[in-house]
Amino acid sequence: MSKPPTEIRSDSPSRDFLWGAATSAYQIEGSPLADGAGPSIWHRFANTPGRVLNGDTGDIACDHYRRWHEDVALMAALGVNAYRFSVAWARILPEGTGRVNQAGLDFYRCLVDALLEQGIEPMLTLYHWDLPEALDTRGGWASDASPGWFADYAQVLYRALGDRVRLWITLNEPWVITAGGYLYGDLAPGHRSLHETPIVAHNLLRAHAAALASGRAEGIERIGLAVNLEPQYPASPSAEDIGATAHRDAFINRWFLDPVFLGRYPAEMETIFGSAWPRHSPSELDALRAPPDFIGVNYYSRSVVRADPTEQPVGARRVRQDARPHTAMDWEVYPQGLTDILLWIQGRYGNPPVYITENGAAFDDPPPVAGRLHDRQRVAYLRTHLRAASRALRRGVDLRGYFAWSLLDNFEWSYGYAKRFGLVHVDPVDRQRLIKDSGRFYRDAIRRYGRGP
Ligand SMILES: OC[C@H]1NNC[C@@H](O)[C@@H]1O
Repeated sequence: MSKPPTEIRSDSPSRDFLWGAATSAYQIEGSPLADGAGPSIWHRFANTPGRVLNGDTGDIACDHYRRWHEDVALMAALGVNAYRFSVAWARILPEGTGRVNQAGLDFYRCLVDALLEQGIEPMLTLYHWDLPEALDTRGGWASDASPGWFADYAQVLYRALGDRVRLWITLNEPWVITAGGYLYGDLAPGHRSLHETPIVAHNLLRAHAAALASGRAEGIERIGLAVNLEPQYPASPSAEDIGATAHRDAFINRWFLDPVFLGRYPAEMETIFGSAWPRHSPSELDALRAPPDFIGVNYYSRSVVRADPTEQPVGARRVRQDARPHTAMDWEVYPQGLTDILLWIQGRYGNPPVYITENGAAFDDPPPVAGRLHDRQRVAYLRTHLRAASRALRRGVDLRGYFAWSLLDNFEWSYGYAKRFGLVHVDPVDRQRLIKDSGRFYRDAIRRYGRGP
């Protein structure tokens, strides 16, 4: 494999700020078992009747595994200077540990080299929800051995791609992995256990720390953690609503960031989980302190919170803001929440480097007409959220980049293909790509504000 070029295309935007698009393996690749890959928990979950809307699966998805050249060309046409993607663990280690599948490594190395050829900075997410099935049968993230499995997998990738990839992310959204997969059960592996949930969260934090240490040993310098953050606002100034808001803030926003930055869990967690909350020794808590080199912020919306004892385990619920616009996911469009959460990070964790690693919206797009797709709502969403990011930048937040979610319309987990987030439309039948108006808007924004929104 030829050494990738180091020079960056002269007309690419400033390297001071990354303008990217984001995807994940299971959501776009298809060909889940090609070239020696093993099955993941999402291959099993999506092929289990009743788990995904309309019986959709990632068996084909956007067919990116075969069309990746075309998608790199799309990124170049959009003018992005960065691309965030995830690696399917089971392509690299079909049994989750042990034997390495060289064809899997080759796929990602070719993708990375093609990105670099176009002056596009790769940002590699090691884990975006698709645990090898073989490890789930050994206990999955509930197993005490899971951090070691993850660190070994990470080391294989650090050694294979560490000379080409400069930006790494250990986990995507550990809260969603935990709550979706083990508490509410709407995501793979589909468990619903109050007792298993905090154990899984603790193992994910241990896994992040182990992968960070493994990366340091391999000389990897920029390793982040991507978290879904959702600012919480009390529905009223009552003590009940303010208390409920603090609990939901701990549950969603502080559960994972406090341990890695502060070496402790939020105090509210013991109240939320009660007897299901494990006892952690001081040394166990200190071992979680593994501050990432940057935080990846995945922002979509906020919550307005009211106390509700019937909503367990948090005792709080989101109050829909009917007077405001909502996306097709029924998430309120609230750009100020992005500014607020970025300033919150700045104040609570000492202004660490931040990338907005996901921001975008699903809308019921109109069909393409004469080669154009006028997704006006998504254009408006991007415009207002870029302005919100700019407000945070101007107040000193160390914001290093923005990645739109998502490059392509893709498999939206339990919603299947019913929810579309892409800057680029993917035809549900032949998977032809068509850049939407939002993709054109994003391209123009990059050209105009190359050094940052
Ligand atoms: O729901 C939109 C996105 N949210 N963050 C994780 C991604 O995999 C989702 O598609």
